[in-house]
Parts: sequence; structure tokens; C-alpha cells
Amino acid sequence: MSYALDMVSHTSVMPAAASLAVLLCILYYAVSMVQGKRLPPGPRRLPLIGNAHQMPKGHPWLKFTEWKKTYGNIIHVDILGKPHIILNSARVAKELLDKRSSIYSDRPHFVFAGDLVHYDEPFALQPYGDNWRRQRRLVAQDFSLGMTPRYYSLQEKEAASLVRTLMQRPERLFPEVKLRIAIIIMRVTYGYYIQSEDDPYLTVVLAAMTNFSKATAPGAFLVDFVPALKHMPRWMPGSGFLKIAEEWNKIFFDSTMNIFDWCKSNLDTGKSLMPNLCGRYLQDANGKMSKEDEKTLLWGASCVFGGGLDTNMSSALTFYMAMLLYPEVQAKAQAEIDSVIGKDRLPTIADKPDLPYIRSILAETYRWSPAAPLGIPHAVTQDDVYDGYDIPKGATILPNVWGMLHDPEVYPRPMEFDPERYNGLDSEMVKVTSLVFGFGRRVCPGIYFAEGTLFAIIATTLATCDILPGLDEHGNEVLPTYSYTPGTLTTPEPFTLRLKPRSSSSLALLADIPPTIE
Ligand code: HEM
Repeated sequence: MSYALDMVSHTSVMPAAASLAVLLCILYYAVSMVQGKRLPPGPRRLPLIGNAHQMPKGHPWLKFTEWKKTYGNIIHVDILGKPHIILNSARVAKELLDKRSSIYSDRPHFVFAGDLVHYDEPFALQPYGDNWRRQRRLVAQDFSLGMTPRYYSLQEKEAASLVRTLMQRPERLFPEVKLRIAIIIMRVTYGYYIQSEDDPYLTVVLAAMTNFSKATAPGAFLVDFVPALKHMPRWMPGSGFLKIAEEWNKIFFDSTMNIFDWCKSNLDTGKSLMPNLCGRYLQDANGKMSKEDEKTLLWGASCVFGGGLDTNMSSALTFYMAMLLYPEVQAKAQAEIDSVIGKDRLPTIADKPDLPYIRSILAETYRWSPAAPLGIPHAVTQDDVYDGYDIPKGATILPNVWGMLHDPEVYPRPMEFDPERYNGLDSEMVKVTSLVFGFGRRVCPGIYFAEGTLFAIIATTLATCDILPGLDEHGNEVLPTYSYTPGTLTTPEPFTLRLKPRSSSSLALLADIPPTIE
């Protein structure tokens, strides 16, 4: 969200005068389009660049939350002529994004990431329309509430493996959480079992995700502000970004196609483990899937990794961080598990209805630090009016989910991690999940699946271990601070922990879970 002033990257330099002229024309046009409208209030704009200079680089949700005091629940900012509407209240977000979802379900258009690298082939970034709908249906069906129990045992096994490894090698906290979540996702999407961090099917998809962050980093590519540049001849100085786009496009296509092809060709050999998303639809088609349907499945499936990895990882790490900072919460959770489940077995995901305090910890994890603090931006497809304000067609809509979940009037002492604020009531917890997983027709299709993975990690860790702070070189305990990476998806900054087995029987229970290779 820190568009503008740093926008001319080293990758997209072109003759300055020409680009400036094009930019000015576009800005003039864009500004004249919104003139005469009664836009929501917002910080004072400068000519042409609008509010670009005020957009915070790191954690814009904090600034937007602060702006709420001055401008209120619905704020307009102009970034180089592009209108952005920030929603600071859950009520307004729901009224627009849920109730008016027929016009608020588009995505902003990315020129570099979308038109050039084609990251908008998967439905998560597809414009609202038939293609989006067809892909989404396949994924949403496979991860619907009724379908996710098929994956419980996998999620439980991987949670146990995670805990076993972290007991021995706590320094692997971040990479191990990532690996275990990646294993789960690859297995349920393609039937493929990642063997190690160096697995080429994994490394290529991680490379594609890294490039995606760079490609969508606000201001990284001038072509996003001057779309005509995408037609630049390749011999012209400053066209280097076209070469980058081509390279990243290849990595992205490889990351999507190779594993899909593996799944397709290993259905009959039995190596592609069932059930899995692609395998299921391919098997149902019995070799007669049309090219078009195959393409829909290919791109739809590719969203699972992109949508599920960093988000789940962020929440799992937030949980560990919270347990270090709130040992009393940890102790209560362990007491609940001991009294409901006992010590003769590990809790399972199916035990969730009987463990309200663990459910509250999960809800509080989402609330305390939502993985996507500003959700994923929507765009509006036609002019609209709300509360007397004009919302122009094409505006980017940014729900400030972090701000909504840290509103002291709704959540007193919002920076405290306090699972008791829900009184064990699912009706209160759902108010959190109904924001954290997004809105309207775009709501996250992986919500039940994500909850399974996180519940398994939380319950297995608490049942078997005490979660203790890491030690510095002098043997002193080091507590983490609430500090998060910048970006659309945010993750805790590195911290350390130790997992101490609660008893020999908890070690034995973990040891009883078969090794993760199936
Ligand atoms: C803690 C875990 C997760 C969180 C917090 C989360 C959050 C979100 C959010 C905020 C959105 C944007 C919704 C909107 O546009 O309003 C989203 C979309 C999406 N999520 Fe998740 N997600 C999580 C896990 C997953 C998982 C496990 C999957 C795998 C199936 C997944 C797949 C997707 C997809 C494909 C979209 C795009 C939906 C669309 O554009 O139609 N997510 N998620």
C-alpha cells in the first residue's frame, strides 16, 4: 500500500519525459472522472498524486485505524488518480461487501502481475465473472464443511509430526510450520506427498509465491500506473520489466502445470494418493475431461497453495507467540484438554465441539492478528452510493479487518490475548471469523480446511507440551514482541520457543502416531 513516490523501480526505467507525460494524461483523466462526486471523507489530497505520499509503507492497517478517529468508518484516498475506499467498520463492510456483493466482488486489476505474469489466471485474482465462478465452485465444493473431515487424519498426523520435530529442534519453528502446512496442502490438492524442503514441486511453487509478492508490491512496476508501457518494444531501453515478466511467468506456469501433470499421470499408478482435489475431478471425468474443464481445474487448484500456505502459517505462529506471552491461557487450555480428553489419547479435530476454550483460543488467534489485516482488496463494478457518499465504479475497496477486530468498543483491551472474551460462545467467535476470512461472494473457500489444520496444531501442541520461551546465548528466556512483517499477508517476525513434553505419556502418544510418509 505504499504506492507512488518510490514507484519507479530499477526494473522499469524508461525515458523520463515520455513516461511522465503519459502519467500526467492518465492522472488528469482519472481525476476529472471523480470530480463532482461526493466522495467519502479522507486526508487532504495533493494535485495529481492524491494521497500517495501519505500511504504508509509497512503496516497500513495501523494508519487506517488511526484515520478512523478523524475521518470515520468510510474513507476515500486517491492514489495517483485511483480511488481507494477504506472500510473501518464491520457493519459498513458487511453492508457493502456482503449485502451488495453483486457489485462488490471484483478484484483490482494488476497490469504487471496480471496482464504480464498472468497471476490472474487463478480465480483468487480473476475478475468477477464466469471463469472465476467455475474455478471457485470446484475448490469450494472440495473444501466444504461436509468434505473436510476426509482430511482430518492427515492434518492430525502432520500436527503430531510438527510437534515431535519442534521438541527436538525448536530452532526449526518457522520452516517446520511452513513445511508441514505445505505437505498438507500439496497432499490434498494433488495427492502428492512432499518429501523434503528441497522437493522441486515445492521449491518452484515457493519461488512463484515470492515473485508474486514482488510483482504486486505497490509501486514496484511503473507499468501498473502507465499500462500502455506493456506494449513497449523489447529493444527499447527500460523494457527490462518485460523480460522479468516472461521469466516469472514461466516459473508460475511450471509451478502450476508440473504438479498437475504429475497428478494426472499418477492416478492410475496409485501414486497420487486419494482423496485429493484434482484426482477426484479427474477420476469423475474418467478420462473425458474437456480441455476447457481441465484448464478450470488446473487454475482453480493452484489457488489452494497460494491461498492456504502463508495464511495458515501466520495463524499457527501467532498461536505459538500468544502462548508464550500468555502462559495462564496455556494452562487453562491444558486443563480443559486434560479434563475432557484425558491423558490416554491425543485430542482430534472431531473433539472440537467439546473443547470451547480451545475454540476460543483459535478465534482469539484470528482476532489478535488476522493473517490478512486488510483482507484481499475487492473492486466495485459500478457506481454506487452509500450513506450519501459516491463510491466510484472501479474503486478498490480495502476492508480494515485488523482495525475492526481491535475496536475497543467491540473488543475491550484489544491488544490483550483473551480467549474469555467470547464466554465460550460460538455466536461470538463467528463474529471474528466472519471478518477474518473475507466477505460476500469472495469469502475464503478454505475456511473449514484451514480451521482443521490450525485446530490440530493447537490441540496437539497443548495436549503434549508446555510452550516455553526460547533462550538467548546466556541461557536467559527471551519473550517475543507483538511484531509482524509488512505486506498483504503478515506473519510474526522471527521468535524462538522451546517445547517441553508434559509427561512421558504425552511423548508416548506422539510416538504412537505413525511417521508421516503414507
Ligand atoms: C488462516 C487461514 C486463512 C485465512 C485467514 C484466509 C483468509 C482469506 C481472505 C481474507 C480471503 C479474501 C476474501 C475476500 O476477498 O473477501 C481469502 C480468499 C481465499 N482463500 Fe483463504 N484464508 C485462509 C486459508 C485458506 C486455505 C487453507 C485455502 C485453501 C483452500 C484458502 C483459499 C483461498 C482462496 C482460493 C481465496 C480466493 C477466493 C476468491 O477470490 O473467490 N484460504 N482467504
